[in-house]
Amino acid sequence: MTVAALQTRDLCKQFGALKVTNAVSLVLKAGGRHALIGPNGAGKSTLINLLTGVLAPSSGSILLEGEPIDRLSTDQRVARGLGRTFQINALFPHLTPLESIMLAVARRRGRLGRPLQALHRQPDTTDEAYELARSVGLDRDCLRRTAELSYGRQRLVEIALALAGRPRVLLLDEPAAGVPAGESFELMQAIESLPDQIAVLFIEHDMDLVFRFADTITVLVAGSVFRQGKPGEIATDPEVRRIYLGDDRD
Ligand SMILES: Nc1ncnc2c1ncn2[C@@H]1O[C@H](COP(=O)(O)OP(=O)(O)OP(=O)(O)O)[C@@H](O)[C@H]1O
Repeated sequence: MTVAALQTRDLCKQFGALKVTNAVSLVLKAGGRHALIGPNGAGKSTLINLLTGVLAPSSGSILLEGEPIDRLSTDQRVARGLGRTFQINALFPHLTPLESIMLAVARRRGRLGRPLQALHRQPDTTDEAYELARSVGLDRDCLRRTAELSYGRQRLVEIALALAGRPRVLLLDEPAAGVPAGESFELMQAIESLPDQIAVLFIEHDMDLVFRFADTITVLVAGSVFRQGKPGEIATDPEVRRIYLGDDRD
């Protein structure tokens, strides 16, 4: 049996008396494209924060490729292969995507602190950065200022930055939030076509994108896993439709 890329066992988080994550046991398969959905306040962001180490669980465990990571810091988890993007756009607007990605590559290699000009003279850094940009479809925007790019393409830069850490698991917190409909499809296509060696867990509110791009869906309700299954199973589950999607959805 193949080891899960990422797994939680009975993961719990309480803020005072409020149980925000309630015995969540979730399995992200190797190479999976797994969506985490649920109504506002269901605990999706909290779960991502527990996985990345921003929050400490009240109880339960988290395994990355079979190894417990609960006691590791956020940076240690990144070094073990757990990458993430954030809901908030935190890019350097004056740099080009290539330069930002070069900095991320340099950071992974322990070369952070060198001036950009020095990185430009390192073919291994520039080549890797260009290849990462190309892998998410940013090749033609590589040398423009990031501020000039559309919002959807800026989100692609964020994904490329996360990829620079060579993650085997990528956590995406609402990758398409705020991205116009015309661009969100392209964005999700780039995520879908990431190499199979990278498993992706993403939070997304847009159900069209979820059902188009996820191979597995976990429905979180009030901090607990309400259902987990393939898109077809989730779409036709009467309870999910009643509680989350609304009865009248096609
Ligand atoms: N630091 C905190 N202290 C107290 N309560 C918190 C804290 N962080 C989150 N919560 C509460 O936990 C619950 C889950 O919040 P969370 O942001 O994880 O939900 P979500 O599913 O991501 O929601 P949304 O879809 O609106 O982003 C909410 O009731 C929220 O108010």
